[in-house]
Amino acid sequence: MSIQEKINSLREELNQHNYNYYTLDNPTISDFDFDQKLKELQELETAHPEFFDANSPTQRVGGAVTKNFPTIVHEFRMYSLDNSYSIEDLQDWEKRIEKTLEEKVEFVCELKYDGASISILYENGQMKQAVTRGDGFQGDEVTQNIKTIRTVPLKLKGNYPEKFYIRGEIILPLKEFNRINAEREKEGLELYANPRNTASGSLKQQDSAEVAKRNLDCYLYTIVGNNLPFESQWEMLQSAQNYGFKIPSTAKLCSNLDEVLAFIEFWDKERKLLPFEIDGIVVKVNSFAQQNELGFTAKSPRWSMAYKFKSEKAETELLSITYQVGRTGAITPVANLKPVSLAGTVVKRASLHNEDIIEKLDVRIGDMVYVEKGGEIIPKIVEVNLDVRQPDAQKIEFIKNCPECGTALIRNEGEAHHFCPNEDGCKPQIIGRMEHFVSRKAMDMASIGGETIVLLYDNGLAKDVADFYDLKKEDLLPLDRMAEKSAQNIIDAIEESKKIPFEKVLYAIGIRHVGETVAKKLAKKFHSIENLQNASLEELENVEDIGTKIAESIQEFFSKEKNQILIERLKKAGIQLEIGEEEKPLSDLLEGKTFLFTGTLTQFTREEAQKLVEQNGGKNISAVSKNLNYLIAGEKAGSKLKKAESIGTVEILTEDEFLKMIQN
Ligand SMILES: NC(=O)c1ccc[n+]([C@@H]2O[C@H](COP(=O)([O-])OP(=O)(O)OC[C@H]3O[C@@H](n4cnc5c(N)ncnc54)[C@H](O)[C@@H]3O)[C@@H](O)[C@H]2O)c1
Ligand SMILES: [Zn+2]
Repeated sequence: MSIQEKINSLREELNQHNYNYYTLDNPTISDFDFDQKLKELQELETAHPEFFDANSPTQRVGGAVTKNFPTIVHEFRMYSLDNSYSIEDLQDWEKRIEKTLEEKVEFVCELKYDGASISILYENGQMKQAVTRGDGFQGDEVTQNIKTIRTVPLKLKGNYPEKFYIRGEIILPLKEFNRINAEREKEGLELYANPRNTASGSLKQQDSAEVAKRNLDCYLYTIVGNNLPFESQWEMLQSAQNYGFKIPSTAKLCSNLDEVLAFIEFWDKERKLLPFEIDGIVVKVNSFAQQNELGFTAKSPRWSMAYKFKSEKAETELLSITYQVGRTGAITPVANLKPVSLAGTVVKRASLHNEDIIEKLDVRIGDMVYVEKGGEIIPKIVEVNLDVRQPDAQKIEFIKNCPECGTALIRNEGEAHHFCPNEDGCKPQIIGRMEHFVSRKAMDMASIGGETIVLLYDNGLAKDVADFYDLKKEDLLPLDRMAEKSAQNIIDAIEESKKIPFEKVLYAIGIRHVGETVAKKLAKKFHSIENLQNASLEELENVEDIGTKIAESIQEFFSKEKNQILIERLKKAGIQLEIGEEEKPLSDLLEGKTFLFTGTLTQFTREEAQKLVEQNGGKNISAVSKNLNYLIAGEKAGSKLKKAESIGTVEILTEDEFLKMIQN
């Protein structure tokens, strides 16, 4: 894999995890693993600035807005936090700060409450509006839901500022979490994974009466606004308390890093006694003057660092292994464990990922194993306790045939997973493809859930994605538990999906290795499914970020007759199989050229300018380097202009000169 492919594949993977975590509230890997991957990506991007992308998960807060609530743009952006799992990282961070500031620094340490971020607007002492963090720039307005939380004051006391936003974390106390799960167990419902995801999911409920039953709580930690009367984090916390906010008394003002470390050590033990979960400690530079000097990166403040606790481990017995078949036919072994309590939840299963991992762990049926959990629904086995291994413990023989359809499994060279090759006859694969097709980032048919798909399949109504478009309401009504209204919703969703733009359709049809980003790039380059179908391997590989593996996979997809038939049927159904008129490019005058805008622009906004570059075939990059062809310098251009001049190969243009390039 080339560096570029590696970067892209990490971006793609992390985007998917962000979606699972923030939108579905259903993470599939641990926070620790997520953070490791993010770090790996960050290092690759730093070493290869030419592959910079403003949409990379290293540059953006991972959340998203939903369609269920009004979208509100944050007046002040909501950032994420940099995190570290080691004291050394924290020490390095402190050194960097002291070097920049060249003066003594005080810190405020707070618990890192593990829940969902919220921003609450107060005007003239009245609670006005509550908005989730969303993607950091805009979030969901959930005011009614937040009003159900008793510790969020509706009216303030004391001498509060006229207008400000207070930010904090919505959490679900452990007691409530366990109570809710006990009730769900009684009703035979699936249990919630952890308090964080449950808190976040609760906020997204439409019915605030339901939210009220959850007994959420809220801990607040910062105030933002214009002309605020505090000079430090510590002073702000004290004032917020005086206005009537619930500010935990656990925060501590530390005069040096040693005191910070002592605080961390104390809470690493003590946290197990807290009535709610925390996942670390947040360390903040106390002085606002110093905070201002340090500023922000693309994603987080430089003046704060989250120290995250390593996840907890528990020991239990491995009872058996089951094998699951995914949408692509990939087989995942899952360990069934003797139930054990871990970090507030009961663990019964753990993912074993693939055969190599099983071999590496040398795990056997009947072994005592250590499981670890860090925010994921399926914890993982990290080690076997060899001291207590029974002499008769059986080695695990990876299955040779698909557990669902019996077909012999294959394993391609260089790949970790076994696959069931029976694409068209293996039920979980067929269902999985349909589930992918209707998912939010694909054709977005929210009214068709997994259960409906199984129902349609079992009744012979849909066995591939094109079959959706032949469905009639009369077909649906006789189905089990299908009310008139649900049937209509399904038909409406199918009809609506015909408006979904080409790039999403391309993602939805599920070509192997074609994720969201790749689909976008393909749509932009080839404009229609026909062009894509006819593209040569070379043309495909010429597209930015597309390597041989992806190119071959695309060709393989279109070479299959059944896929050609599928595409024809989708075309007949009226699906968007080409880009819209307004997206079509204006020219290729800037093909192969890179651009960067700096200073104050007067003829257009930065976004308009960047759009013009793209519409004419050029590319925007964000940093001045040897890879930059043109720097368009507006008024008061500063350091970027200087750097471009010093490189010598960058052509420097005025706005007018740039416009001339594309006027023809
Ligand atoms: N497992 C996965 O698939 C997956 C996917 C995406 C993200 N994640 C996890 O989420 C984290 C990144 O998410 P994030 O951007 O929400 O960052 P974060 O949760 O690491 O930190 C930022 C957030 O911490 C919260 N916070 C709690 N107490 C605070 C305090 N006292 N002061 C300030 N903020 C406080 C705020 O809501 C803030 O937005 C990663 O560390 C990662 O482990 C996991
Ligand atoms: Zn199979």
